[in-house]
Amino acid sequence: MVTSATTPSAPSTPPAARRLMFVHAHPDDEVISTGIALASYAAAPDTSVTLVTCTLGEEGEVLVPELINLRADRGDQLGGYRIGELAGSCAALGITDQRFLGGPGRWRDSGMIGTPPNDHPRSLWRADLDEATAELVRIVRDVRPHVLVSYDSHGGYGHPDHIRAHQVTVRAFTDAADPAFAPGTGEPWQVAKRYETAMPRSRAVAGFELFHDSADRNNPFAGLKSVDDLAMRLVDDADITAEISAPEFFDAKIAAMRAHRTQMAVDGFFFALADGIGQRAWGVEHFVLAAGTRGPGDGPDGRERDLLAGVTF
Ligand SMILES: CC(=O)N[C@H]1[C@@H](O[C@@H]2[C@H](O)[C@H](O)[C@@H](O)[C@H](O)[C@H]2O)O[C@H](CO)[C@@H](O)[C@@H]1O
Ligand SMILES: [Zn+2]
Repeated sequence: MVTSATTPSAPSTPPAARRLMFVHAHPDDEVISTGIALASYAAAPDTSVTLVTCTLGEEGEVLVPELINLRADRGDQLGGYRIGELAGSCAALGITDQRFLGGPGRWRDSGMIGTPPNDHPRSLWRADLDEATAELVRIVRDVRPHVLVSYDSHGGYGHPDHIRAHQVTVRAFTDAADPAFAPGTGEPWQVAKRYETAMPRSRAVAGFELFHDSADRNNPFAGLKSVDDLAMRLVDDADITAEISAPEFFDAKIAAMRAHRTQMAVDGFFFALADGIGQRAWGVEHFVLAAGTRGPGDGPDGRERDLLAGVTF
């Protein structure tokens, strides 16, 4: 007699007890401002990390000569190529849950502020905020993160997609918990804490003093008279809430940066390991708590050393 052999349904993996979600504008942003945090939380026990990327980075530059025809003003294939670069970055950082807002290609890279791609019909800059928020709420309600991380209201350095990513994240923090918002996108969920990535003024000053005279082609301070000439918004050190330092993931961060080879040239003095400048510069990341309750901190600055500090699970 043949009994129906039913394969026991594979036990679904219970969600990790501690869940974080990072919302970034383009492929490469994830590693630049949060690579250490992503890698360290991805490796932490019973902790999951979800990376949401809002565009494919179609309007980016192409630093690799043999790939120049991918550029938007030529073959316009850079977005698809950067999906692969992002996969390499995620592999290096240990991220296994990466999603595109609204699915790959839903919203297009808007280009730098004031440039024609801002007006592309699918640009993130022109996106309907309710629609984009509903797509992020859908992911938040699926993942149910305790912590949400994105940029400040200036988008870090004023890029329209970064500003939009900030706006959508601020809305999703509140709207994901509102049962009246976007019904059908999952059960309401209240995220406990929202952070914004931050560049402490003291670190910009230190980098400027060390590096501004360098002839290195990657010199981010070339031609500047002071750090206040940087496009990036600098945060007073006293206003920094959290510092994530995990130098053991420095190599993973550099490997992830190298994955974005159309966007970043990871070489030269600034990344030199010998004198530790690169390690000091890229091995620590800073955040400002923008919503939720600040957790316990330590050290002379009283900063949180864990974005999940104080969260009740
Ligand atoms: C880190 C980041 O947000 N990169 C964006 C940015 O790239 C800049 C842009 O290509 C600019 O023209 C260059 O001069 C600058 O060096 C780049 O950092 O904007 C791109 C277009 O929107 C975007 O694709 C890229 O990811
Ligand atoms: Zn970006």
